[in-house]
Amino acid sequence: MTHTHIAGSIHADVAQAGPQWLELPADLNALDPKLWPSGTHRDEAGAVVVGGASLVDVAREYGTAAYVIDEADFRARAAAFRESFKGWEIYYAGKALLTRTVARWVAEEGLSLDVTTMGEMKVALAGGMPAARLGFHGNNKSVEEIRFALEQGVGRIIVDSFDEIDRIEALCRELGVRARAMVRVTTGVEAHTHEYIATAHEDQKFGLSISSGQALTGLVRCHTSDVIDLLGIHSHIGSQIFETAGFEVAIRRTLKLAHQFRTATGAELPELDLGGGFGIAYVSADAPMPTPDLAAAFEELIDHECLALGLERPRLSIEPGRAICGPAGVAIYEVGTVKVVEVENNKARVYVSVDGGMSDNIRPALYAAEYSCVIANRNSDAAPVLCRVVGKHCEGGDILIRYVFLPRDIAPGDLIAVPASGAYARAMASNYNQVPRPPLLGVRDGEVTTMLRRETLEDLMRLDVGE
Ligand SMILES: Cc1ncc(COP(=O)(O)O)c(C=O)c1O
Ligand SMILES: N[C@@H](CCCC[NH3+])C(=O)O
Repeated sequence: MTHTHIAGSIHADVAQAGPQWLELPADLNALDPKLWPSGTHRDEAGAVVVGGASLVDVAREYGTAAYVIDEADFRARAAAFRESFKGWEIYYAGKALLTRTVARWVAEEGLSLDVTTMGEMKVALAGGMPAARLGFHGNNKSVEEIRFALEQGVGRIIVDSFDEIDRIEALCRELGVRARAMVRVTTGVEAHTHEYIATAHEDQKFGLSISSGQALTGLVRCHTSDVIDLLGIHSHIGSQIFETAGFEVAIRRTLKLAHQFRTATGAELPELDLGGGFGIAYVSADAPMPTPDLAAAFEELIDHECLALGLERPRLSIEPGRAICGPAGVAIYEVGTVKVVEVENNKARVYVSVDGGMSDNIRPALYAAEYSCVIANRNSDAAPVLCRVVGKHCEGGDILIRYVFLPRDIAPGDLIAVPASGAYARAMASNYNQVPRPPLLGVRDGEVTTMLRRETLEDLMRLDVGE
């Protein structure tokens, strides 16, 4: 048998069995609305259009690999949280994607912002987000970071350890200021997600554990501190979660802890933050919960538990990141090679190489995350073939999309677009293999603006100051 790719069409007996969840799309040109920014469509020539901008034009002008983010879609998702979780404070989790422009959109949509480092604080402030609307996270905040946060007057510091409480108290005394604090607790919830992004089981680095008693001790320490104003409890159980069960356990356990705190001190805790983690669709088989349904489920349980425990309903907040920026982003790559590789039982696998990979999206390599993609520059009537989309890096694990059906005539020079790429892709990008990081382009009503310009080799060489 010959396994070849001749004149733009794959002639081989190709392995067609993907995982169970992988559906064979009825139309390979179709754009599943669940995966793409709202309004994404193809123009008459077949080019994918996001936020009114043709990805063919974007690629021509800005090159590939590139990330686009649809401003209207981002804002609509932020607004959906604001409107569904009425009266709650919504902290957009900046770690998912943060630039000055993103911080401005978040501020304009009336959301607050969760930041984790000096860098994120600086970008947020530069984007016009008031310090009072920042929540400062992190399990190992440096003295410089805490000092800066206190000097700027950040809205709240989410305390993660006893060492940090010592540091905050010392800095408050030195600066003559008070700190507003939440205590991050470990609820012991085993969230249904990848091990590396579950954060509430006992054996991990974040928070003070409820079951060991450390959480209550931390709360009482902050409450009795002469320089800390204790706001309440913070819980974040993990990321890319579809089921509400884990959140429900976290709500029960944090409110029970608030009750224990009242018994111990006689004081009510005014706030409760339930963190982020709301899953999005990366492939058509994913079924995230609509934001209003999520809000209704949370509201009902919190009211029920507060009533049962005789607690005042606290002020509530959440920290969605991925659910706001993830579906608004699309990655664009150009296909460089199409290789048909013999695998087993005389079958072949089609490897489609693109001009990016694990340096701009580490998620598949790090969490075995699944994605999908389409040819973005044209329609095709060719039959489907199961492909593996890989990057250009020197790693066998540099796989962007492990299984996806693409048209058999996929060929070098085609563009592919990967939906649901707004969160934790460009934000986690590296320079592995000395590859400059791709640009982040805002699209709105057909206008394209550069939010992060493409990194250049000169940028990289500037850091290399050795002889
Ligand atoms: C404390 C905290 N809040 C919020 C988030 C945002 O999570 P997501 O992007 O899954 O909503 C994270 C990341 O998982 C986090 O660590
Ligand atoms: N970076 C992770 C999520 C963890 C985020 C922050 N706590 C992801 O890409 O899924």
